[in-house]
Amino acid sequence: MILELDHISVSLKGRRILNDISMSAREGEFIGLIGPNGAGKSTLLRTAAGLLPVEAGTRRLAGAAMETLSPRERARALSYLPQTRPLYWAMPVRSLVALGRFAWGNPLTEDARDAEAVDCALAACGAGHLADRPASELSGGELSRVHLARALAGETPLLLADEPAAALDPAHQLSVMQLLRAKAEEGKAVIAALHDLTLAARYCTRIVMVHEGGVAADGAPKDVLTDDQLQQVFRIRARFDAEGGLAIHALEN
Ligand SMILES: Nc1ncnc2c1ncn2[C@@H]1O[C@H](COP(=O)(O)OP(=O)(O)OP(=O)(O)O)[C@@H](O)[C@H]1O
Repeated sequence: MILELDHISVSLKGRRILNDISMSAREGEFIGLIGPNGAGKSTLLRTAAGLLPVEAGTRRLAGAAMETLSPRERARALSYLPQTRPLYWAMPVRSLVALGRFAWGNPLTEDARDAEAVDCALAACGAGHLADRPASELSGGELSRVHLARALAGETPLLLADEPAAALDPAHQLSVMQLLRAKAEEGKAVIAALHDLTLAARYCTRIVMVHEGGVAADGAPKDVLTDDQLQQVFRIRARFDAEGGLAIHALEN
């Protein structure tokens, strides 16, 4: 098990945001974290990344208590793609992606292994042609793919991605979901916060539904994305078709 969260509670500014959440992720899983706006998905990902303190509960990463790991050890075990991705410096795309190698060596030099990881990540995200462009001049969708490449360049066993398909056109949404599924099949554990339930249904091996700071359901897409559960949590209707695709509709008044 690469990640184990056991009875985690987190408060921000004195308000309880995550309440007694338990979940785990193992290698080979592509977990879609779904839930309405404000449910706690980003807070859960930041907590799993070790970026927020917990009020109660325990976190284990690659078998070790999160608090016992150094920042470098944590960065070698997990990559985190945040929901908002500000650029603090104007830098070429390739240098930005190379930041994903920070935990593996001297950040000021790049060896052959680093170069290979950066090139592979750029190519996997369909961003190889952007390598020499200033990151500050990219479109929203291009930059989003470059940030995903940065996260992949770390070659960590766990990837935590907050809305990796947001801002992407339909073809790139599909290719990013295919890429994340392929990374899971190669042996990574991927946890991605997703709003597109049809993409989550199609590509994720498992769905964790977050609602009001707790886990409302956890299991195979077909077991979690039921009409009843989606009505209760999202106020929508949903149905799997014969080909396994999920169709969603507004609730009738
Ligand atoms: N830094 C913060 N300080 C105080 N409250 C916060 C902070 N960050 C998030 N919250 C609150 O925590 C709750 C959960 O937010 P979170 O961003 O985890 O939700 P989410 O499920 O990712 O939502 P969305 O789908 O809108 O991105 C919200 O009510 C939000 O207002």
